[in-house]
Amino acid sequence: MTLLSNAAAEQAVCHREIICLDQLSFAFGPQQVLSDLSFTIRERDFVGLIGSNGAGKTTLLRTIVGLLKPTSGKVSLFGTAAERFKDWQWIGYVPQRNHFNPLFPATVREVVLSGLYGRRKLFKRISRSDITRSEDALRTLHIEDLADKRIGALSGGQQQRVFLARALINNPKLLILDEPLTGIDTETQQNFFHLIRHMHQKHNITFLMVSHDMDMVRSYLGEEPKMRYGKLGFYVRHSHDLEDCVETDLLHTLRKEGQR
Ligand SMILES: Nc1ncnc2c1ncn2[C@@H]1O[C@H](COP(=O)(O)OP(=O)(O)OP(=O)(O)O)[C@@H](O)[C@H]1O
Repeated sequence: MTLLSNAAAEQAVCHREIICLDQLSFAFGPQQVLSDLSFTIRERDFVGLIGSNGAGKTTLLRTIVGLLKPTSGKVSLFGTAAERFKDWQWIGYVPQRNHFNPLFPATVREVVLSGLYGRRKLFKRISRSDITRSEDALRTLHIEDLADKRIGALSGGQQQRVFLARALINNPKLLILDEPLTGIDTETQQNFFHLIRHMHQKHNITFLMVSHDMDMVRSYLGEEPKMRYGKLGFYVRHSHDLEDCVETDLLHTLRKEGQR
């Protein structure tokens, strides 16, 4: 009989792998952007990805969500090889600043609702509960009064909030955000940061976020990155100490409840 080590038991209980990169490489033609990158993001981690312009941050995120195919190496999502992964509704992805054509014919509410439909459910009918969820997401991002406006008529910062609401509508287990605060005013930045901290601590969402805001990153994720890779730095915070996880599920949950 094989006995699980403490570390293995910890992982079995609550820190399962959410994103696993195994010797990942990616090149745009002759330009090697990522080579042999291995890194694991576990349930409830908050990972801040830092790096200079052109360091490969967006390329890495796009490779993780399957928009780019690695030249070699593997990406696994929730323990499944990315090529076979189907539960995309578990992942909210907000790409780097989108600019809508001002004439794009969709309202804010429609854009937020479109986040509900995975790759297979594109033409599903909108139900009452879908509407309720979209209203919740709009309220969370304080854009309910913009719901009937055309998305193209909004300012850049307002559009960014719409994309965040769209990512939140499925109650994702993993949120991948590419510089979500770019172009957002300071007050909204602070509210947004407060919101994602709350989601991390109370709703056990795992985060991977690209940011250039070192003050925010250091204040929440610590002074030093857990790993450096070329010009990239991975800053990591766990929502609780790994040592806690040797406890049973129930004790673990109770302790977490007690911390609230
Ligand atoms: N579609 C593309 N075709 C060719 N090269 C690309 C493409 N997208 C990005 N690159 C190149 O890949 C490298 C990494 O780009 P990437 O956008 O991942 O950087 P980044 O770290 O996200 O930068 P930034 O902080 O400016 O957003 C850069 O040298 C860039 O020029």
